[in-house]
Amino acid sequence: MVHFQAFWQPWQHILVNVLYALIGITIVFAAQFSRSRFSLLAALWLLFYLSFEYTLPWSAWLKNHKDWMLLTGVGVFALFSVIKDRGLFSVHGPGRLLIIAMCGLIAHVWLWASELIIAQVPKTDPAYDYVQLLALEVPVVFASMVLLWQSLVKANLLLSALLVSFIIWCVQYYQLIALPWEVILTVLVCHYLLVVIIDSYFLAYRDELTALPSRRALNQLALSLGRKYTVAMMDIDHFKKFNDTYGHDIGDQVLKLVASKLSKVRGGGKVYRYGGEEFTVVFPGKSASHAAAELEKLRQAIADYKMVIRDPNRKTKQARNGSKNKGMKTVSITISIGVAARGSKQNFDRVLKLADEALYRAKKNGRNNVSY
Ligand SMILES: Nc1nc2c(ncn2[C@@H]2O[C@H](COP(=O)(O)OP(=O)(O)OP(=O)(O)O)[C@@H](O)[C@H]2O)c(=O)[nH]1
Repeated sequence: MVHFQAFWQPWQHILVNVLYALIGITIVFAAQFSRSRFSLLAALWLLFYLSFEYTLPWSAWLKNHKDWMLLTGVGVFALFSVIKDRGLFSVHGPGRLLIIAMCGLIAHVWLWASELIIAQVPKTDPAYDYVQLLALEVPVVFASMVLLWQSLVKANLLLSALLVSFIIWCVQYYQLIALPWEVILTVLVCHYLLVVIIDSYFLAYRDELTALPSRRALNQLALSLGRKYTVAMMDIDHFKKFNDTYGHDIGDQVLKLVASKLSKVRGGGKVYRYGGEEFTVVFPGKSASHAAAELEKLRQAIADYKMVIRDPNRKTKQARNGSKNKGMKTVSITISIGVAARGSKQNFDRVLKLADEALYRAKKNGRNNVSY
């Protein structure tokens, strides 16, 4: 550990400048991309670093209250894993600052109360060692469970960055590693920046509901297509009626289901959510007949699937609780598909339009079919 310290010493002054620059960039960048939690975390890390590097009015107090700092930190990480990102410069901004202040206050009250409880237990009592854990270990374990649970449920990069920050915060408190804060914070802030960049990329190029590539990604693909390709436009049949009957949430479930079935396309097809209940599949380098065979399999797979949903006509709560399948019903979903292969001198927009016209014919032909 001492070896690490000595190794980093000559680099420290350069790292400090890099760190300030990185924190500044992260604060602005994360705020710009509505990732306010990372703006706030970067700002908190800066405040923390400056408090120990310089003699600020509260520096001495902080040095004598490391337990309070640990608890406030774990509280902030745990709460940030639960709340959503909201605009920093909106009405939610002050709310986020209030949450941080609340963590500090709760940490203070917790430490005070646990001290009182611990004082009640005599040192000779066999429970004494366990009661000692109340002050720090119990809230730290609780916060780690919240973070782990959120990471498992939400499974996204932002949560992983929060989890890493939390682990480093605890590991440093218990002095399990002895790297200088400049090194740790540089790595952490780089991690935040990377997460915000990757997340923004997915936000721009992935459809949030279905997780399929979005229309913007389709436009990107169009730029790299060669002379030969086939495009299919597809649309869920009678989707408006479906939404009206079962509600928008079930409609969203249908969109996800159709997206997951479409994403299994073979034959080199690439699937995109075009918008609403429309999807596009592009087959680079493939003919219409090759694509049609794969599309027919998709159409059939979706038509054959029986989706179990809540029956909107279910009556009482008792009826719902009566049996497992009461209040449930199965429905079938169908899609119509229009296919067009690129002809000579046609650009992507033209081929897309032809596929859309073919889709219109598929609808006119009674839906649930593939038309050219
Ligand atoms: N649940 C949900 N509904 C959506 C979404 N995007 C679009 N819709 C709905 O999709 C429906 C599209 O309906 P229409 O374009 O009239 O077509 P349709 O009912 O599918 O009829 P046909 O295409 O003629 O078979 C509208 O009711 C939209 O509100 C979405 O993201 N989620």
